[in-house]
Amino acid sequence: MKRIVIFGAGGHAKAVIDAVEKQAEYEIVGLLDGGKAAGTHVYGYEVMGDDAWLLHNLDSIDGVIVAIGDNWRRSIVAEMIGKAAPGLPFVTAIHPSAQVARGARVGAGSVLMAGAVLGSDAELGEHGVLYPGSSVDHDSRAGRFVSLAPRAVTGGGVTIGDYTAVAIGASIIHGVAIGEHAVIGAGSTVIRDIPSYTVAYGSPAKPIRSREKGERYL
Ligand SMILES: CC(=O)SCCNC(=O)CCNC(=O)[C@H](O)C(C)(C)COP(=O)(O)OP(=O)(O)OC[C@H]1O[C@@H](n2cnc3c(N)ncnc32)[C@H](O)[C@@H]1OP(=O)(O)O
Repeated sequence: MKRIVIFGAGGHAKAVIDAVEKQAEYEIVGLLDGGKAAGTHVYGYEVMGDDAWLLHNLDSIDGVIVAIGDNWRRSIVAEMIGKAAPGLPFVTAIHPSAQVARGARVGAGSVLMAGAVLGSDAELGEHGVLYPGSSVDHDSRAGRFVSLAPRAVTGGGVTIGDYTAVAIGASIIHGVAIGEHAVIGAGSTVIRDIPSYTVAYGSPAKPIRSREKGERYL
């Protein structure tokens, strides 16, 4: 079994651990998190250190997955790892109850949690997260570092730009395009295109305000 480390040791990491364990393709060697004391444990996995551990132990692992819920923060860590350890693969975690349809593509480093669906010929870019029960339907394109929170769903042919977060329970009708770095608020119904760098919510969802790259939304 391939040996991986999980970067992150918070609540999101616990959900990623669940998907990795049930997928049963990788052995989790341990966790890395600069914000937690080395030696503490999450579900029996030791927090071994931070990125310095990774650089000193590259020979002993086969892959890594970044388990940080915030899309922008996940991207910063993924890019740091990509530069420091260019050959180290980012692996995907796909819970056995998730569904990946014919022709669908899951980008490296992405996670599909319990009951998530990636529809026919749909695409989830690198380091995306489909939370439990979320769905990206046929022919849709979700970019890099995109997340769909629990029960967030799209119709077919939807486009979601890089770093955009679709919050819990939001619905996006078929054919809509959402830009980059946008946040679609909890419970929204999106029926028209939403520009990049915009927080939008409501039913129907309307742009409420602009947002900066990396602004917190969780
Ligand atoms: C496993 C997991 O936990 S995954 C993560 C799950 N959590 C989520 O997905 C939630 C993500 N967050 C959201 O969706 C939030 O609604 C955001 C980020 C879009 C908006 O948050 P903020 O900008 O902080 O809005 P704030 O809380 O200040 O509210 C401002 C106003 O907008 C309203 N509002 C905020 N969000 C929404 C929404 N989704 N729908 C309708 N109205 C909303 C508030 O009621 C408030 O109205 P008021 O001024 O009349 O009182």
